[in-house]
Amino acid sequence: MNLQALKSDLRRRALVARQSAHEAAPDAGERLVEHFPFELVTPGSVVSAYWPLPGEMDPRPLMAALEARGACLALPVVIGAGHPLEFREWRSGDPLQRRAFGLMEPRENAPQLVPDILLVPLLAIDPDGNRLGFGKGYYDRTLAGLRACGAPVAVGLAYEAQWVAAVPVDEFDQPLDWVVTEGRRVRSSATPNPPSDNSWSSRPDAR
Ligand SMILES: Nc1nc2c(c(=O)[nH]1)N(C=O)[C@@H](CNc1ccc(C(=O)N[C@@H](CCC(=O)O)C(=O)O)cc1)CN2
Ligand SMILES: Nc1ncnc2c1ncn2[C@@H]1O[C@H](COP(=O)(O)OP(=O)(O)OP(=O)(O)O)[C@@H](O)[C@H]1O
Repeated sequence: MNLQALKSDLRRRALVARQSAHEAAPDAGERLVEHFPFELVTPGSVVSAYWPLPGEMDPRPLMAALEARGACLALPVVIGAGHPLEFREWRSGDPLQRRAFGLMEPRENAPQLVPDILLVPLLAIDPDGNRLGFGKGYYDRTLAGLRACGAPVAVGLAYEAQWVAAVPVDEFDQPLDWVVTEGRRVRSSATPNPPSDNSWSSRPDAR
């Protein structure tokens, strides 16, 4: 099987696993707040989130906690196939516009922001930080662009049920720096100041 076929096959299975995890624990997003590495955030940090599609880990409780700590929130805007995502400011209570596929985006005149930290939705994640997404490469393009001129922190949000042994990767795939689930946080060895054992590791949840 070629790489794209491997990815499509895993995508199908990962959607089913994510959907059952979501149905079993629709409020699991509230647990993310217990595990998120808030030490990454300072007042004024720009944090991009996402408005959840059905079955996705719900980042909204975490968004509220981040806003309360002085972070500026932004949500992704799809410009078009082959383009990186843009991010526009969104404050709690601001209106959203419904787009194709049920995507909810900030209004067009909301200021464009460049995220310091990205909360990234995903279908499957592996122990090396490799992420399987929707299959359009939007986050891969976006992270590649941001990483070319800075050091954004990419934090995947997922159910524990979304871990797989290995996500098939191509040359464009951008690994995540952290993954936060309803049960723990996991940090990638590729980020600065890696854990001493130099591997992905669960860390104590001291805040
Ligand atoms: N909540 C949430 N927001 C998000 C994402 C996400 O995964 N979750 N994205 C993560 O990337 C971006 C949007 N991703 C998209 C992914 C696919 C299609 C899309 O065109 N889907 C069609 C396929 C059409 C085709 O194949 O030609 C479809 O599903 O029918 C659009 C946007 C930004 N916002
Ligand atoms: N920076 C890039 N430049 C050109 N093509 C890219 C780039 N990033 C990704 N692609 C292409 O986009 C397509 C979709 O990528 P992939 O299957 O890895 O998506 P994904 O990571 O699962 O989805 P997403 O990032 O949208 O959530 C692939 O054909 C990939 O090669």
